Amino acid sequence: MVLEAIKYRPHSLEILDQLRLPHESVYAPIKNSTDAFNAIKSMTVRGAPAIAIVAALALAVELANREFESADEVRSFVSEKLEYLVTSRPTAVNLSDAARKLAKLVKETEGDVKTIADAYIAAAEKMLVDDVSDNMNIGKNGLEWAKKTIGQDKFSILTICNTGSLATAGYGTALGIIRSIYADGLLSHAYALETRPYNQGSRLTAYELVHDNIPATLITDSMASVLLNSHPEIKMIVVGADRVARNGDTANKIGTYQLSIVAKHHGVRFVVAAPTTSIDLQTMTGEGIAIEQRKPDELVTVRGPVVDKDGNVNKGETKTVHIAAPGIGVWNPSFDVAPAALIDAIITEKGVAEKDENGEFHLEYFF
Ligand SMILES: CSC[C@H]1O[C@H](OP(=O)(O)O)[C@H](O)[C@@H]1O
Repeated sequence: MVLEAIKYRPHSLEILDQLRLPHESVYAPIKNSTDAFNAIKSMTVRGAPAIAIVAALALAVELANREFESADEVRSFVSEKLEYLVTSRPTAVNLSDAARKLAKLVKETEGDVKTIADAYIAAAEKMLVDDVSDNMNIGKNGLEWAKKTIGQDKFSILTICNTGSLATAGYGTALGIIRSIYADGLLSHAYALETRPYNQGSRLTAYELVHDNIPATLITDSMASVLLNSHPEIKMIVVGADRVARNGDTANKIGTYQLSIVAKHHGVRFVVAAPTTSIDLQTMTGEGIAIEQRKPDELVTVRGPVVDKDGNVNKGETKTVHIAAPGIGVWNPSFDVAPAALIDAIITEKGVAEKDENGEFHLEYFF
């Protein structure tokens, strides 16, 4: 079982095709910005940090394999490609944040074509390394917060979507906290929501939990309430983030908002795990976050492997099954927003944000 979503070496980038997981581990080459745009748009690669890193490294590969006449030409090329890549998916801020920083770096770098291209490539490669160390720190900070807040006895955790190695450069954010709590011996059991309609939970998070031998159970999205009502040992819900607004409102996978309500009703801690690259201080509240609407057929069809009579997967062969009445209308928002009022803590690589006596987060302290 492979958990490396992104395979990069100088001049070459491959991504694990997440549309074919968990039954097939197939890597797809990413040779340029167009390949990256298409892979991100189709969710062949997904996850807020991962899409930013793939976009940045795809352009790095493109720069390394292309000739430019002048410094101005390479600057214009980078700026144009970054603007294009940012349009692939609108909600996660990591992509636009990385594009803004990389464009600024190239604009401010003096020198010839090679100097500018090398500066960009080094910065994109650093994103890959920094993301893993950020996730390890999120895990450590999440474990310390859990010990302080929930206590020293074993407890169970519920999570949604996929926020692990398949959504990042490695280890993960919310799933990274689950890994750290498990490694410390404090985790009794992990529960994963299947996370319709892309099924990040059943296809990706379950894959990672099985890979790590973490005791875990998959449930449908509709079971979350009754699970909390019948399993008092669940003390924490931890989720990822695509964009955290300045006031702490958090856009995350569709279903996160109702989890925050269910957590409040059952007195369960509701925690967001996010690198500071997912925090957007320019967006004041969740109302300012653009929510990506995905195609209807991603909700009314399910694509999976063809399996022979002995249960063997026919490699490379998939089948699409239609699971809804033809002609029915479809609403398919990819994210929703958990309000800051229902969030107990936002755990980042730089530390943990909790609300003050006025019930307000101060995320600006991380910058
Ligand atoms: C650490 S991944 C953050 C975030 O991204 C996922 O969305 P998608 O699978 O559509 O890219 C999900 O919302 C995760 O929580």
